[in-house]
Amino acid sequence: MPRSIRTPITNTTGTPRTLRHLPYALIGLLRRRVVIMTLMAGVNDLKSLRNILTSSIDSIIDVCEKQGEDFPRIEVPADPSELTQDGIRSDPQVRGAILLGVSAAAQLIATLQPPQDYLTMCSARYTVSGCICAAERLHLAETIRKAGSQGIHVDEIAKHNGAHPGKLARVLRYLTTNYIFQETAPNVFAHNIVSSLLDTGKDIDEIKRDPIAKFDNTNGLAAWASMYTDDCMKSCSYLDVALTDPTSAHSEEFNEASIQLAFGFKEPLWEWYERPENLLRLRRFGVAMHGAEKLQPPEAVLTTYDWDSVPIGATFVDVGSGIGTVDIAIAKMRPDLKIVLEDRPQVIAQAKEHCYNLAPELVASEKIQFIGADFWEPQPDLVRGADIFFLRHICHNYSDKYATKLLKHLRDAAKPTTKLVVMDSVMQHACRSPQRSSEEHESELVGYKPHVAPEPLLANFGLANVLAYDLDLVMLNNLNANERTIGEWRELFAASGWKLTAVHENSMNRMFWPAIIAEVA
Ligand SMILES: C[S@@+](CC[C@H](N)C(=O)[O-])C[C@H]1O[C@@H](n2cnc3c(N)ncnc32)[C@H](O)[C@@H]1O
Repeated sequence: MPRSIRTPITNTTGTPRTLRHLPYALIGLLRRRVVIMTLMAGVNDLKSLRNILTSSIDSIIDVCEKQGEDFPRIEVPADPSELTQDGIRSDPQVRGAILLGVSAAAQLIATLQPPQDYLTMCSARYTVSGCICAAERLHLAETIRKAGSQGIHVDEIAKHNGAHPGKLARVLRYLTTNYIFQETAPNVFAHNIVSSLLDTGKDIDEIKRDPIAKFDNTNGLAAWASMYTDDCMKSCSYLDVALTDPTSAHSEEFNEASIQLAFGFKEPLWEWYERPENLLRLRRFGVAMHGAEKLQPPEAVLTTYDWDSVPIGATFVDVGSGIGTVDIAIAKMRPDLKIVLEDRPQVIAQAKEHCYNLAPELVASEKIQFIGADFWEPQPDLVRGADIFFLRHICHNYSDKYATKLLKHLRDAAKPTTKLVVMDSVMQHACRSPQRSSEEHESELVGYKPHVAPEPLLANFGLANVLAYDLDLVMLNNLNANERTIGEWRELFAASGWKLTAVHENSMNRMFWPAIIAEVA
C-alpha cells in the first residue's frame, strides 16, 4: 500500500504523525521537485526548441495561406523570385520566422545528436566545400540542368567532363545527402533548389570554349560559391599555421594571412589575383561581389539608410565604390545628389563603362562622377567637404591599423556636418552575459538594439546568423582583417576622429550589413 494512504499513526499527544511532519514532508517534496526540475532542464530545452520550431513554421504557413502562395519546395529548382523581393521569404513575418526556425532547428540537431557524432560531422564539413568545388570545376550544374527534373545518369554526365562515373556518383550523392542536388533514381541526379543556384545558365560548350569567362554576366552566386570553396577553403586549411606562425600570429598586415601561407605568395591578395595565372580568380572575384548582393534584400541599400535625411544637392562619395553596384540605384532615387565614385584607376575605368551602359544620361549630365584615387593617400580636392562618405564592404577588409588610417584620411577631408555611412556587419557575442549588454546597450545610439534570441537559443541565433561569422573568418584568413562588434566599431571611429551615432538595421538580417553612421567627433 502506498505510504500516503496508510492509516496515520497517532502519538501520545494525539496529533497524527503525518500532520506533525507535514512541514518537513513539504520541504522534502519541494526539494525533490527542484531536483527533478533541475534534472529535467534538458527536457525543458527540448520542449522550448520544439515550441519555437512549431510556432515559426505555423507563422510561415499562416502567411502562405493568407497570400494563397505555396512555400518553395526543396526538390524544385529555385524560382527567380527567390532573388527578388517578390519571393515569400522576403515577407517580413516569414523572415522573422525563418531566423527563429533555422536557429531552433540547428540547435536541435546539435542537441539531439550524440556529441561524438556531432563533433565528427563538424570536423568533416570540409567535404561539403570540397564537393561543391569539384562540382563547379566539372560544370555539373550546367550538365545536370539540361536533363530537367527526371535527372541524368552519372555515366552520361561523365561523357561531358571525362570524370570517373563511380567517383562522380559519390560526390553527387554526398552533396545530395547535404540537400544539394537530388538523386531521382540510382545514380541519376537532378537539381534541387540549392544546387540550381550553382548553375551559371551557360551552355557547357560555351564554358569549355572560354573557361575564364564562365562567371561573366551571371548573377554571381556560382562565382561566390566557387570562390568560397576554392581560395577561401584552401586558405582556411592553413588557419592553424597562421595562428601559430611567429610572423603571422599577431600580424595586422594584409599580406601576412593564412592565404599567403596556403598558396605560398608574399604580395597582398589583390596583387596575387592580378597575376596572369589567376585571371579566372580575378574575374570570378568581381562577379562574386555581385553574388553577395543576393544575400541581402535587393532593396537593402535603398531602405537601410534614411536617404530623406540627406540634404538636397548633397555630395555623396562612394569610397572604394567598385564598379558602382549601388550607385545607379541611389542616383535614380535621389537625382538631386552629386554622386562621386572613387576607386583605384583600373576599377574606375570599368565603373565608367558599367554606369554608362546602365544609365548614360546620369553619366553624361555628370550627376555621377568618377575619380581614380588611392584611399591610403589624402583624399583628392574634388571630394573634400563632402556631405557623405559612404563605404560599403571596405572597412571589413582591413585590420584596425589600416581601417584607422583610411578613416583618418576621410576625417581630414570632412566638414563639421559630414556623415560617414559604413555598410558592414555588426557582430554579436554568442552569450547573453552582463558584459555583453554593457558593451552593446547604447541608449544614446539611435536605432541600435542588440537582437538577442530567446532562450534556449544561442543569443546571436547561432547558425541562423552564420553567414556573417563565415565572412569574418574569410576576412581573417585572406586579409588579417575582421568584422566588428558595436564596441569595436565605436573604438575604431573614436581612434580616427569620428563618433558612432546610429545604426540603421537591414530588414532582412538584423546583423548582416546594416548602415553604421558616424559623425565628426
Ligand atoms: C570589396 S570591394 C567593395 C566594392 C563596393 N564598395 C561594393 O560594395 O560593391 C573593395 C573595393 O575597394 C577598392 N580598393 C582597394 N584598395 C583601394 C585603394 N587603395 N584605393 C581605392 N580603392 C581601393 C577595390 O578596388 C574594390 O573595388
